[in-house]
Amino acid sequence: MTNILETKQLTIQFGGHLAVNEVDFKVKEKEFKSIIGPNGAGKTTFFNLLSGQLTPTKGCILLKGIDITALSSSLRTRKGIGRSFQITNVFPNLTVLENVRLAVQSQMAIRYQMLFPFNKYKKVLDKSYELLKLVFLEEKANSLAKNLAHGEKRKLEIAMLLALETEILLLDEPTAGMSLEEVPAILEVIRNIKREGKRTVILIEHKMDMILDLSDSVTVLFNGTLLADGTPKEIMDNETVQTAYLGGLHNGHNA
Ligand SMILES: Nc1ncnc2c1ncn2[C@@H]1O[C@H](COP(=O)(O)OP(=O)(O)OP(=O)(O)O)[C@@H](O)[C@H]1O
Repeated sequence: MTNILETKQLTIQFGGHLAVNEVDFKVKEKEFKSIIGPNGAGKTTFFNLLSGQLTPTKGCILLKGIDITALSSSLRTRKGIGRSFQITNVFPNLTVLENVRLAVQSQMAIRYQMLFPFNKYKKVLDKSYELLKLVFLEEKANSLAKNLAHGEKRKLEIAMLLALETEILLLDEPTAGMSLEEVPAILEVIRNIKREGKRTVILIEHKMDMILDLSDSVTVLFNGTLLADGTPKEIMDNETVQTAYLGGLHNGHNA
């Protein structure tokens, strides 16, 4: 398997603070990779660098071996890196289906026309239902987005992200802000994406049980640096990780 995404010496400095410090990171095609680390370790900043929201002070990002460091975030999305917050809004007054349909349409670059060809419309609708099924929101297709529970909104956002059909998905704490009852549903959605086997997923999460359940490999960030990278078992057994991080994690989060 080749590396689909790689960073070399990736660094960003805010004032005197190195939020991401010379990170050499690799993820293989179709791999499920998680990034863990205590609060302030640099995980979200690292995602912002990958997706193009931030420009590095030093280092580079390679997508399939090609340097994309200078590309805008929208170009990176077109080249295959999808990140949830790039769908800035779930439209509250549209239904669940309409929200997904708009995302599918934008991906298919279909513009509304006076004579909208029926076969294309059907394709959009089929794809939208397929995505709703994948995130277990079929039964909510006709509900207004504003009436969804928080966990359901996150599922909708994931469906809209999936509509972009990017090869790589960057998921930044998809369970953030969820009630305990909502977590298993989102976990099942992510499992479903993994089961499909079509994408490379990079997940930031604090919930260790979720990390262990889903990941092929785990990268640990600590104070902006890459502390370790390996299989979930290797990471759990790694003494440096345990000392530097896992103790703190179990104290600080509902792992
Ligand atoms: N735009 C910015 N300007 C200045 N400092 C920043 C900026 N963005 C992030 N930082 C700092 O960089 C460090 C890394 O933050 P980041 O949000 O990436 O951590 P994190 O690992 O995602 O944490 P959490 O688990 O709490 O989300 C923190 O010390 C943060 O205060």
